[in-house]
Amino acid sequence: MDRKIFVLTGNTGTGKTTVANYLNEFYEMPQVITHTTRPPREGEIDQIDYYFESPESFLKNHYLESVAYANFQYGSSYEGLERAWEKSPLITIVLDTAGAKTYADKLGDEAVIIFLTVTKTDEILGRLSKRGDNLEEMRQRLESQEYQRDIQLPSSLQGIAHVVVNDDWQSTKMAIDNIVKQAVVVEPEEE
Ligand SMILES: Nc1ncnc2c1ncn2[C@@H]1O[C@H](COP(=O)(O)OP(=O)(O)OP(=O)(O)O)[C@@H](O)[C@H]1O
Ligand SMILES: Nc1nc2c(ncn2[C@@H]2O[C@H](COP(=O)(O)O)[C@@H](O)[C@H]2O)c(=O)[nH]1
Repeated sequence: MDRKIFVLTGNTGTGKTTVANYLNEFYEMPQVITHTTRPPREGEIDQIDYYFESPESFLKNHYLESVAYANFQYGSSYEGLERAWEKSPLITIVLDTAGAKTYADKLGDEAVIIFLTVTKTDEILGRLSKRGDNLEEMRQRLESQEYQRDIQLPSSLQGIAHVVVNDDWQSTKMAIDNIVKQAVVVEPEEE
């Protein structure tokens, strides 16, 4: 089977992590763990949700790409990518749209880009609050330049990304199943 990385991208609260968890549970796709200088949210665990880094330790890794998002650093390391690919040819990663574009450019057809969005952006606030984000974090997020940028599919990803509107979870699962089916061609075994 050819290697593929399913890149979940889109705005904060649109469901990227939820879809990555679904792909992990139902398709056994490991998720690439990325690095961040953001402090852990309640319930997040180092080396499972992220490699949580200090500004100094963040600089010591070897990144395929890294970005600043809402005043913190985020980056996906070659080491993290290889660790996931050692487990399976089909893996996932959760990135902002700048990172997704870099993956599309650097990995070509190996990267399947999925842009998640919702019809009513004001629903995002409710979802983030339900997730337990604190008010100050939400305010900082929604005011960030990156949030404004990712409300719509950036032109750099048009014609590259599959767009999935995640208003209703059952429909989202069906859309994701179709994208996986389309992307994964199982070669017949040799006799
Ligand atoms: N279709 C849906 N309907 C209702 N709630 C949903 C749906 N999909 C995801 N959620 C909820 O929305 C919240 C945000 O989802 P999630 O953490 O997956 O978003 P995200 O895109 O990874 O956000 P971030 O970029 O901020 O980490 C979670 O509480 C999740 O359970
Ligand atoms: N380009 C990259 N984006 C990343 C990476 N790791 C996470 N992210 C994205 O950052 C924002 C904020 O994440 P949060 O966990 O603080 O809500 C979100 O869009 C993630 O998808 C990365 O290594 N590179």
